[in-house]
Amino acid sequence: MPEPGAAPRRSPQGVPYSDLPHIVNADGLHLFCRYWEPAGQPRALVFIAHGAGEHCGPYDEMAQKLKELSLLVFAHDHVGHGQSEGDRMNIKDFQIYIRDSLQHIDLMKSRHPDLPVFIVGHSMGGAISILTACERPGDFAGVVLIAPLVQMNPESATPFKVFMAKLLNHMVPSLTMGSIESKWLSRDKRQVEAYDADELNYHGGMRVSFGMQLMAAVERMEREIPSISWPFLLLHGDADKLCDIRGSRMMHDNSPSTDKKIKIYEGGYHALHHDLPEVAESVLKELTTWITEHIPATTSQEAQ
Ligand SMILES: O=C1N[C@]2(CO1)C[C@H](C(=O)N1CCC(COc3ccc(F)cc3Cl)CC1)C2
Repeated sequence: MPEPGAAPRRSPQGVPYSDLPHIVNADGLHLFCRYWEPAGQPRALVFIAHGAGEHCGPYDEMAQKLKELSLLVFAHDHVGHGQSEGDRMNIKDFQIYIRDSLQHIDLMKSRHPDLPVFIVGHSMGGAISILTACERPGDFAGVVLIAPLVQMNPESATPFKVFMAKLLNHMVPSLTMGSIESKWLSRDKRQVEAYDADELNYHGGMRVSFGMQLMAAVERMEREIPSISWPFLLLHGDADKLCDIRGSRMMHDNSPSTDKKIKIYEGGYHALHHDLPEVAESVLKELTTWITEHIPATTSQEAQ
């Protein structure tokens, strides 16, 4: 409980967290949450992990579709993102994103102990999803990855740039590198404009220290992939300039999972769920179909 008479904790936008759905993470930071709860009995839980610099609001359309299928969808803005507390798009340890995701997942599992749990992750949220599932390999019925960050783009992360980033991280970790180029997010100009206009997105430069955390996450995934045995669906555009498709191909080819699928969208840009309408529609269809096909039959159904 807050100290009596203490000023209420407010979101970066100035809204008291007492007026917002939120959880408080292990470091005492307030994370803004969204929930999409079906009217009737939910069939499964779906956690959505957003990417770097964005927030969970743009996943509303996807979550509504899943809610219509009687799935209970939940998400939060990661530390330093959107309406959550924390230094904008910065983290001292990538593991914090995974720890907070597991905290939220465990909270929802305690409320619905008999439901299967899925994760849907995009880009950096894909890396969070992969490493979260790796920490609890038996806990998830499936993981859907939309253009996940698995490997760095070799054009943007040349050995020289990686060396310089590591050097600069020791000297000026708060130095900013380039920002995320929104033109590579989608071929749909309206989606790019919406991203650029969204004040809950972080439009500043990426700190060297944050880039180092992303690189550390990439190195962790490289070590984990040979032991991934849980079911997953990979969706990736082959014109993605932000997260190289080779990472998804490597994960699909090198994980021992016997239930894995990769779908490549020719010409697809990074944010496939916000790419051209026909692509976005296909992505929604693919992920909703895959999730519903991966909901275990309930004992009552098995009894029939
Ligand atoms: O719709 C969406 N998608 C979003 C935004 O809005 C894209 C963004 C997202 O998560 N990434 C795109 C950028 C990428 C940069 O990667 C690095 C940069 C420096 C470095 F040193 C090492 C790495 Cl790995 C990380 C993943 C989420």
